[in-house]
Amino acid sequence: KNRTSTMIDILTTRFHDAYSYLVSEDVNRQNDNNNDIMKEKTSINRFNSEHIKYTKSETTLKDADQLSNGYGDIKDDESSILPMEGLICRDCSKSTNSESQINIFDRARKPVDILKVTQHAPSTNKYDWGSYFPHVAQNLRVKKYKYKPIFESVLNHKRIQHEIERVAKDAVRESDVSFEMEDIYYEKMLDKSKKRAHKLLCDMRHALSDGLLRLTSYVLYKLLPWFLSGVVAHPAQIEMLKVAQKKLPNTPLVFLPLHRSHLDYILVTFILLNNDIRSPLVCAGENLNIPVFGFLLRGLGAFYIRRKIDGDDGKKDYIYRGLLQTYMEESISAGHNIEFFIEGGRTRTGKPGLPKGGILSVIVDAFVDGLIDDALLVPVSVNYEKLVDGSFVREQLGIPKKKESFRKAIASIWKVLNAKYGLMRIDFNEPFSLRELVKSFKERKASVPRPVPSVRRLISKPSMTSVYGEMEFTDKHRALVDNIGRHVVYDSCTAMSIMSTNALSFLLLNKYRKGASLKELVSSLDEIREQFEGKRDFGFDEPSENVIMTAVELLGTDMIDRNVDVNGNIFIAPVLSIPNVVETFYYSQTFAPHIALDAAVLTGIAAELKENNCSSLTMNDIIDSTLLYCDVLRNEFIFHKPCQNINDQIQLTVERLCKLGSLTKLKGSDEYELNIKLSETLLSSMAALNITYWTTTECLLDIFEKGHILESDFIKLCINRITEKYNDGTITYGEAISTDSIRNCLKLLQKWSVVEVDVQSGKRIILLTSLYNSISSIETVVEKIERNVIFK
Ligand SMILES: O=P(O)(O)OC[C@H](O)CO
Repeated sequence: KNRTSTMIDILTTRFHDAYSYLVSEDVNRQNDNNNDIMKEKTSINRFNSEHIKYTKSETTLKDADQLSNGYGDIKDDESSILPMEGLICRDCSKSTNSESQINIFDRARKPVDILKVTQHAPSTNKYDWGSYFPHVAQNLRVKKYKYKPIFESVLNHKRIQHEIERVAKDAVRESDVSFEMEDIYYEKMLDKSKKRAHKLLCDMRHALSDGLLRLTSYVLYKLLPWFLSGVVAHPAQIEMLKVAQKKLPNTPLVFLPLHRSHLDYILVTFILLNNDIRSPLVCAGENLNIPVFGFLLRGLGAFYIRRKIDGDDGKKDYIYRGLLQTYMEESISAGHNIEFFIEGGRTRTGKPGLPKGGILSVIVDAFVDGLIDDALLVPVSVNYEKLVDGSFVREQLGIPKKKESFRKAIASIWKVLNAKYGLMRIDFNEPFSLRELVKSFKERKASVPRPVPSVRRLISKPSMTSVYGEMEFTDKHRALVDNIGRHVVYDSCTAMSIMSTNALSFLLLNKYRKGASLKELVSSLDEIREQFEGKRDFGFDEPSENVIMTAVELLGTDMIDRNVDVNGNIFIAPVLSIPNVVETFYYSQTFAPHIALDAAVLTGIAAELKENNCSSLTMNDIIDSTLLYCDVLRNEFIFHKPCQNINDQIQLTVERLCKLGSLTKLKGSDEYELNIKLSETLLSSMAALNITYWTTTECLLDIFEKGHILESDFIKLCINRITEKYNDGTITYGEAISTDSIRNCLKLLQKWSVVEVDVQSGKRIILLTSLYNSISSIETVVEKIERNVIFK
């Protein structure tokens, strides 16, 4: 079995090396000019096993041809198949139609750097001009699609006409014009509403152009290698999309990427275009509609939507709502694929945000109301070794985000072109049928009796408070939309590759805050790789020493201290000062969801043991304490799939933690003991969040004193308190400073009816509810949160 997988390794490496050599000499030439330490990292071997070296002369033309015509064609027996994340949930897609769309042998293939592959330009055919100009040939030969315009059909849609009339009638009703003047006034308002609808649609519409797509793709082939070592994708996943599309040719693909960077949508479109898959219309925030770039993005398929659907006065904007809903429906009916970011904006914390219901609800409604037959939802996982967009540290420190502008965009591009960002990894997960998912949720709802209080499940509503979230057009399928959204985010998160920088920052912040030798880090990373082997994918397959050194280079001296002693031993430590540690935390938090339930179980146990001053707990106690803790972090993590029972998941986690040695089941008893030494890293991974929540609840006393407070002032207050605690040594986790987690804690306090938010002229004011309008009642909330603070 081992020999087989080594053979696959060797063959894949050879094919890749051969192809990389033949196709991307120009890329290598560029890299040769950059005489710095990253040169080695941008070389063609960056993604492949560096411990298996082969010279270019060993490769054959046949190898290269195979790769160029289909990313290589590695076949072997089933025993060599690696488990693969990103497949659909079989519990939610039971029908025979949804048999795995991925060929079992395809799973044995390795991911490839798509910047070094030109599907339509076989580099070895000397009679084909394309082999001399692969990127030109590739761009001329990719499949041409017709992108049907939808402007007129949206504007003339009966829903829009109805909304225009409704707004005009409302205006007459609210006005004080005399009875005789009403008709004239109505006509005037109707005309005004029509013009407004036209203007809104002009601001929204895409201008997807095949020519611009090809031109941009050519530029990207040349430009991306300047700052990325590679864009890594799995060929089998792309095949899977093609198979899905072939099976259901008239069903739209709805791409749902996790959002980390502005590069996300550009790269999704780039990959789809170069693999002959119809480019999607991309739902983008109107903040990106800036001069020149806004126009270019429209040409690549962007259509712009507002960050806030209604005005500041809270009045429903019926025309805008109608336009957006119709725009989405008409796009799908016209055969367009769609892409939107289910979390709303880019994650600020590093871990995926909770799903927003807005756009997803339009698609679900369209299906349930029979406007579309089906849609294939494709969760997409995206990760970067180093974020190209800079960092979100300023925002985490409470400084409002600067608006996008032409000047800012040019400055960022210039900066990006002059630095190195390592690898980008993109995983297209198995498409699943919306029809089947809805059917399965409905069946489950019908077959499962309504939950009684003793059946513990974490039930939550989709976020309705921020970007895109407000756009809940209708409440009729709210639970369904929420379940689908949570499933998609959970799956994308599980399938997201762990990058070198995620692994290193996680280890440094949670195991080696005081630093460690390279040797220690290598052995810890080896351990993680062993534990996750076959369960999670890694964005690297080099020896751990290379991985760590790459991550050290990419994170840079702002985040990592590196020292070499007289004997040449390398010592690596995190920079723990604020704000540097806040940025390192971003990379570490990308790893956190992979261990979230493990860490939650251990924190729940540690909190319970501390509170009751005891040394062991029964399984029931563990379940109760974990549920209590998971409820606190309900806005931070999705701990389980909506189709899973949390109790079962906690029990499975306990079993796993026993195997790892973090827990011990006492002999002859049903009690479990915590091995604190072996649990330190996992407990530490929750420490910063616990401190943020604890300090935020402490600050409720300030609201009690003041009566009410602006949300923005409250966030500043919490950040100042955490900073004071850090400066006077009360806490050591400076990364607890996080605007996003303070906001999440406020949402929790709202859910617990501790605070309420009053919106006045667009300003959010926080007040204590009548239930918590005393010092003693606030203290009970503080205690409930403080019990989880195990490490400070
Ligand atoms: O992450 P944001 O909030 O800056 O915005 C993201 C883009 O608007 C999404 O298209």
